[in-house]
Amino acid sequence: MRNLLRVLRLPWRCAPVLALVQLLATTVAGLVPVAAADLTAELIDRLGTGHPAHGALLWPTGALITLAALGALLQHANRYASRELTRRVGLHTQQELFGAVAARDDLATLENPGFHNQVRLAQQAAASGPQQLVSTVLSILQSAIATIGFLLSCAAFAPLPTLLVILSATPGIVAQRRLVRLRANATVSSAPHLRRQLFYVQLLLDLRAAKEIRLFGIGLPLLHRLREETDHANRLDRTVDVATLRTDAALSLLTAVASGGALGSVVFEIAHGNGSVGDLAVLIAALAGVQSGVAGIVSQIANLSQTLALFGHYTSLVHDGPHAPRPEASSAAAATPPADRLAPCIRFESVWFRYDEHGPWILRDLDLCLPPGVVVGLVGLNGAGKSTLAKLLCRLYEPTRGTITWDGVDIRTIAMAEYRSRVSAVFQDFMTYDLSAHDNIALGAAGGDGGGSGGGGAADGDGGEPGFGVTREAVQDAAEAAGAHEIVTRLPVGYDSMLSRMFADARPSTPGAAVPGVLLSGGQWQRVALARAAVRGRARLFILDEPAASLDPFAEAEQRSRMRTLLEGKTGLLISHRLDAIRRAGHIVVLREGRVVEQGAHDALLAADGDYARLFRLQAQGFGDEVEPRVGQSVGQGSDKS
Ligand SMILES: Nc1ncnc2c1ncn2[C@@H]1O[C@H](COP(=O)(O)OP(=O)(O)OP(=O)(O)O)[C@@H](O)[C@H]1O
Repeated sequence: MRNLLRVLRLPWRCAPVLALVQLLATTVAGLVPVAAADLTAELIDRLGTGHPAHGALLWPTGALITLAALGALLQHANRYASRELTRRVGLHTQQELFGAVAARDDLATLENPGFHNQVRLAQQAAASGPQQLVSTVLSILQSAIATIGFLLSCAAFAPLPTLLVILSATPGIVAQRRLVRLRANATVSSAPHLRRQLFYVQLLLDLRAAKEIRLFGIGLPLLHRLREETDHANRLDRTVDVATLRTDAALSLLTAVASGGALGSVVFEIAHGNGSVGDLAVLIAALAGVQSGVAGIVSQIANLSQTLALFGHYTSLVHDGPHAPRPEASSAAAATPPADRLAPCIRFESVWFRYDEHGPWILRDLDLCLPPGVVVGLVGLNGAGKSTLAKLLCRLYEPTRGTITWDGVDIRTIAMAEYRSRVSAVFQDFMTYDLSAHDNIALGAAGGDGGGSGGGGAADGDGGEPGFGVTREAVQDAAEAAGAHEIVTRLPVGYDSMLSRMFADARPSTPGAAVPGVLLSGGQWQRVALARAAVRGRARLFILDEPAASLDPFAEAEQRSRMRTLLEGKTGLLISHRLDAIRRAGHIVVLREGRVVEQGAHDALLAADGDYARLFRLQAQGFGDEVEPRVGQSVGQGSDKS
């Protein structure tokens, strides 16, 4: 009932005038057939009197024509109001639904398949559900008005046949309830298959996947899997359709028998002089009206329960379910964020972490300090937990045990938006957005205060384009700091160039002409990603996860000096397998199976001859470098040799 009220409120909130038009049109449309039946009976009776005066026929005929015209007009008005309401309510629910999805701060929810199934069902419900529900409620109202009108017309003349017709609808109520349950279960069961289906469709269209799909000939197997998923969803749907067909056929048979009996008894009564021919006409119409009205109400109520059940997934996701966005758990304590110092001190204190409660521990009793103003280099073998540690620092997950502090304050107690505005990152799997070069960089400032690397203006000021709250100047500064400015200026329309082959964008400077998009190389994208991190004006902690993985040696050397400027005085975490880059970090931490096994300066670690020294030696040998640090070797010697 609460869901129903929520849904019915939606049209009133989104477009009250249209909602009123629809309500009025539906009410009048319910009355039109009743009035038309009465007028027809009146006309038949007047015609039956022999030679009626023209005047006596004029008004019922005129009224019938007016009613027909009114009925048609209302139908058109109703259709327009309904379509417009669908658009407006659809926009509202879309914003609410994806607002709720975007409001989830963590990644754990997004890694839950149940959450995705629910989003899929909620999307299905939000697309047309509210308007469908409103239409159903209005149809019930319309059928109820017409049925009551017809009931009044025939109950006095033929109470028993009327009762028979009403009773014949009772089995329908039970059968429809069963069908609703079946349909609701099938909808839930087919959600994972429909999601998979969408996944294969997107994969077949994906430009990044296109290379492997073509080279490895994956197209046909993918198509086969797409078919399997569709078949599976169709099978579930078909089962319900078959059950519906059987039930509806049986009910129709029952109804035909009941209305045949009712009609027979009415004809019998009138044949024995209990009523006029006009009465017969109105009774036949009224009985048919009651029968179809009651059947209509039963099936509409079934539709209502079905749509309502589906809409429950929407309200549960947006308002009150386990996946609904929760107010920040620590918002009460968030009143005292640490001072916004240029370089914070970050500490991991006995941090344990695993991705799910049955999974393996990824970080184990980890103690680690990122000192203020120091860039810490983090190394370790594949799967050691480096990126996981970075994700914890971004609060994409919470430690399972232990705490992470920012200048002594548990980061969980800092308001999320405030915290994240102070952190910037280039992830190992950074995003490439099918947007303009400007947008690709400006996005970095969207959730913070903007302002750029140089702390410029935050608004869409002069020279800036609308969106993402950062000026073109700040974007350019960040691009220069990341070594992306020259790349972008060489593009067809500079910062306005669309970095995509999937979308083209018409710029104001070239009205009407769509400028084809361009694709960047891996290394060029990496610099754009670094610029996106650099534009985050209030960031005090920089996390760089393999920021040079795609750069050529010249670009890497250039980036190193640029990053020194960018990170100056800030706290940083540099994750890399390129130990040549790591060795320059102020402090190096070695992670093995989620534990810190070594830390210190490059020279000291080489001298210690542990994991780091072995990794470094191995990498240096790859270049034919004869580095052989020995245990006990002095720090100075180690440094010189390597
Ligand atoms: N979202 C996730 N859900 C479940 N397990 C995950 C997830 N992300 C990473 N893991 C697991 O956590 C472990 C550590 O992964 P992580 O990416 O932190 O390693 P890494 O040290 O960064 O490795 P690499 O050097 O290969 O980038 C891996 O065993 C990985 O399978």
